[in-house]
Amino acid sequence: MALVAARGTLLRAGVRLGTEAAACGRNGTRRSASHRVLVEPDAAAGIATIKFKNPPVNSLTLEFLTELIICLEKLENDKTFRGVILTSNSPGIFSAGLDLREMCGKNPAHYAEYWRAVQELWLKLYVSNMILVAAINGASPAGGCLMSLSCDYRVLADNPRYKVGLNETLLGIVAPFWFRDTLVNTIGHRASERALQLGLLFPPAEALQVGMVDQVVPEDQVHSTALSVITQWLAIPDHARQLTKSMMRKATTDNLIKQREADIQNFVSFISRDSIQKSLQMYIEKLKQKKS
Ligand SMILES: CCCCC/C=C\C/C=C\CCC/C=C/C(=O)SCCNC(=O)CCNC(=O)[C@H](O)C(C)(C)COP(=O)(O)OP(=O)(O)OC[C@H]1O[C@@H](n2cnc3c(N)ncnc32)[C@H](O)[C@@H]1OP(=O)(O)O
Repeated sequence: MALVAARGTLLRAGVRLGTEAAACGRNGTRRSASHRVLVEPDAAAGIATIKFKNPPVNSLTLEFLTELIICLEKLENDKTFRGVILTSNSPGIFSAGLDLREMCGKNPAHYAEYWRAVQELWLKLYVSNMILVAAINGASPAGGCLMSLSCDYRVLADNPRYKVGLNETLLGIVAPFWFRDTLVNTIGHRASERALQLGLLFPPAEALQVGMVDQVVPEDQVHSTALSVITQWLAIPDHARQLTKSMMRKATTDNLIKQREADIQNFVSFISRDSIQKSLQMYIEKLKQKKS
């Protein structure tokens, strides 16, 4: 159902599914997935690397989200792949999170479609049967951080500019309950309460200390470290690891699934408020001014 909706979005966006379908296949050679998602499959190892390529900052536009969702679904259904590394094709920025322009100046139907896609990506990531490792090679605020928190393991490049965290309150918006739950499941209740209220963005050493990431390594070792972590995890029998993951995470995803439509309505009415639209516009303006 969700995949059908996602395909509809892609077709409206003019993305050729023929190319998409070929992209996440099992060949061992380097191939490019789509416009915005590159997949480097290593069939022999059972691992694929997904590289975000949505310039300038890998923000989660509806099209990018849709391509990611379809790509993950294809890998999930292809039993060749048991592990996936998520990383950015543009070192310096892992992902700037949700695309601010998708949440600003649009109509309620658009907000609803957008939020459903955000939910879908999280659901796909959080209870994936595959081992997911985030190789965080750049800044990763808000939705970018959520993607990495949804993985099984996070490796962050040791660069003080690469901050991670759920900074929604700094934008005058509120992380929804399932962002909160993902964070609480990772770093605990007290640390989450502080991080969420203050919209904290953690530089690498602090991120490691609070548990937002599992390892901090020199920038040129992020991918190789992710690879060696995934190799260790691959040694565990899949059925036992998958059932354990499901036991740990399913209650969290079920909580969203049972109130998915209400969550969409909440988002639409929240984001449509004049005060919230103003806050977002001011934030976009601030990002622009930072340059000049
Ligand atoms: C009880 C009631 C509860 C109700 C709750 C109900 C529902 C919940 C409601 C809402 C929840 C929403 C959850 C939102 C999650 C998010 O992810 S919001 C996005 C947060 N992201 C950020 O804050 C990141 C902002 N960007 C940056 O900090 C920086 O851009 C950077 C990523 C660190 C990169 O810096 P730099 O390399 O210097 O690049 P620039 O800043 O110059 O940016 C280049 C251009 O990219 C544009 N841009 C940056 N981020 C975004 C973005 N997220 N979306 C869209 N566009 C972005 C930036 O404006 C520049 O554009 P121009 O070149 O000026 O055109």
